Order: sequence, then structure tokens, then C-alpha cells
Amino acid sequence: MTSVVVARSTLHHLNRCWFPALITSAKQSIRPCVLPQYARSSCSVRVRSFAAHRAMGKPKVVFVLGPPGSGKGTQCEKIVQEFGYTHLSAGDLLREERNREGSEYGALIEDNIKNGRIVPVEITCALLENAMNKTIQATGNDRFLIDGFPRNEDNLQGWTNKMADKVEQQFVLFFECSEQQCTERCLKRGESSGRSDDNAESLKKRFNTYINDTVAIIKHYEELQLVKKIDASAGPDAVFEHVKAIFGEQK
Ligand SMILES: Nc1ncnc2c1ncn2[C@@H]1O[C@H](COP(=O)(O)OP(=O)(O)O)[C@@H](O)[C@H]1O
Ligand SMILES: Nc1ccn([C@@H]2O[C@H](COP(=O)(O)OP(=O)(O)O)[C@@H](O)[C@H]2O)c(=O)n1
Repeated sequence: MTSVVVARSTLHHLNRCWFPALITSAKQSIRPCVLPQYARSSCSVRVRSFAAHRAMGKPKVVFVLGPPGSGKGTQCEKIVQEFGYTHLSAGDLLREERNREGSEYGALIEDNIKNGRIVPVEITCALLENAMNKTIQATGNDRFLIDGFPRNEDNLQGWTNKMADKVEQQFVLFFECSEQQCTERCLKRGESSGRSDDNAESLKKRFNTYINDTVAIIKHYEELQLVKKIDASAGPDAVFEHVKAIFGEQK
């Protein structure tokens, strides 16, 4: 029964704060419209909410930011291996939702991705929160690398309003790398990634968004002295030596 209560409160939260359209029946099952594959559930599935988890301490969060192609995903995989965090890529969650058959947000997400714009936070934050809840419930792991988020003022506000009190913000990992180097990496990645935005035209737009929107978010966290900046211009292993030193300092 606890699981039903918890799930209902999660649904209530989603209903009230994010997606009124999510609640579709008296049985309160979640229509799988914004949830990533592993977060889709009905109220019969046990999903431990942050409230329930709080007794064990708040989940720890590291935001991972940097320009497109700076190596965020590559370094996150290494951190997972070495330090046991769970990696949640906002971009991956959005692409997964875009690809899900029947998603009512697929076209909107794709339009934003192709044009290097940032998807409304209601969608991204709901995907992140559900992925976090599901991970905690399934694995007990409550340390998260949130990669590619928050990327603009809308992301920051949405997270602050709905999530900031529920987590312990450890720090923000910022990978610094030149536009030229990042563009070369993304174009190379585009030869095999199948991504609709790893092309010269989309990359220009993605960089404009990074400069116009994301840099201000990094500055905001710098003012809070939360940013750990890393030169990401060297090879992946050399960059990871610096990353290791930062994570090694953590309790
Ligand atoms: N330090 C690095 N040096 C050279 N290439 C890298 C480095 N880190 C990642 N790459 C490559 O660059 C591309 C972008 O890396 P990725 O980790 O996906 O970046 P991001 O997540 O920031 O977009 C990938 O093809 C990856 O293999
Ligand atoms: N918080 C986020 C993260 C990504 N995205 C979208 O997803 C795209 C790809 O993001 P990503 O993090 O996977 O890739 P990179 O641009 O970092 O290489 C972005 O250009 C945005 O269109 C978003 O809208 N909001």
C-alpha cells in the first residue's frame, strides 16, 4: 500500500506542477508521455519518492556543464566507472522521449534539438526527476551526474522551484574547451552518431545558445563558488586525471 501512496503523491506532484495532462484515469496511471523508458510506471510500481528517501539523506547531485562536444558524456562515463555515480544526460533523456512512439512532445523536442534551442524545463525536469526516483528505487544509488543541465535561465528556475530543496548540490563540473575544438569533435562524432544536430548548421546554433544562455548559468554557479573548472582540451585520459582529483576530494 505504501507504494501506492508514494506513487500517488508523485503523480499529484506531476499533476500539480508539471503536466496536468499526465493524469488520465481514476486509476491514476501515468500516461507514458514524458517519462523515459525506465521511468514509465503505473501506481502499482514501487517508486520511492525523494520524500521517502530523505530519511537516508538527500540525493547528491553534480551538474556537468560545458559547450557541445567538450567531453561531458565521455568524462561522465569514466566518473561512473571510478566513483559509482549514476549518469543522467538531459540530452539523452530528451532524445529517448523524442523517439518514444506516441510521445506528444517528440516533434517539439526534435525542433528544439535541431535548432540548438533548449526544451522547456517542465519536460526536462520531469524526465530527470523520474529517472532519479527510478534509479534510487531500483539500485539505491543516490549520487547523480546531471549532464547538460541547467542550460538556461528557464532550466535553472524550473530546477530551483521544484528540485533544489530535494537534493544536495555538491558542485558544478565545467569543461572548458574552444568552439573550434568542440566543433571538430562534434563533426567527427556526427560521422557515426546519427544525431540530427551534429552538423555544421546546428552546431552554430548550439554554440550561440551556449554563449547566450549557458555561460550565464555557469557564472551564476561561479558566484556561489560551486564551479570546478577543468581544461577539456587535452585527450580524454589526461582530462580525467583532473576530474579524478576533484572527485577524490569529496567525502
Ligand atoms: N578529451 C577529448 N579529446 C578528444 N576527443 C574527445 C574528448 N572527449 C570526448 N571526445 C570525443 O568528442 C566527441 C564529443 O564528446 P562527448 O563526450 O560526447 O561530448 P559532450 O557530451 O560534451 O557533447 C565524442 O565523439 C568523443 O569521443
Ligand atoms: N537541458 C537540456 C539539455 C539538452 N537539450 C537539448 O538537447 C540538445 C543536445 O544536448 P546534449 O547535452 O545531448 O549534447 P551537447 O550539445 O552537450 O553535445 C541541446 O542542443 C538541446 O537542444 C535541452 O533542450 N535541454
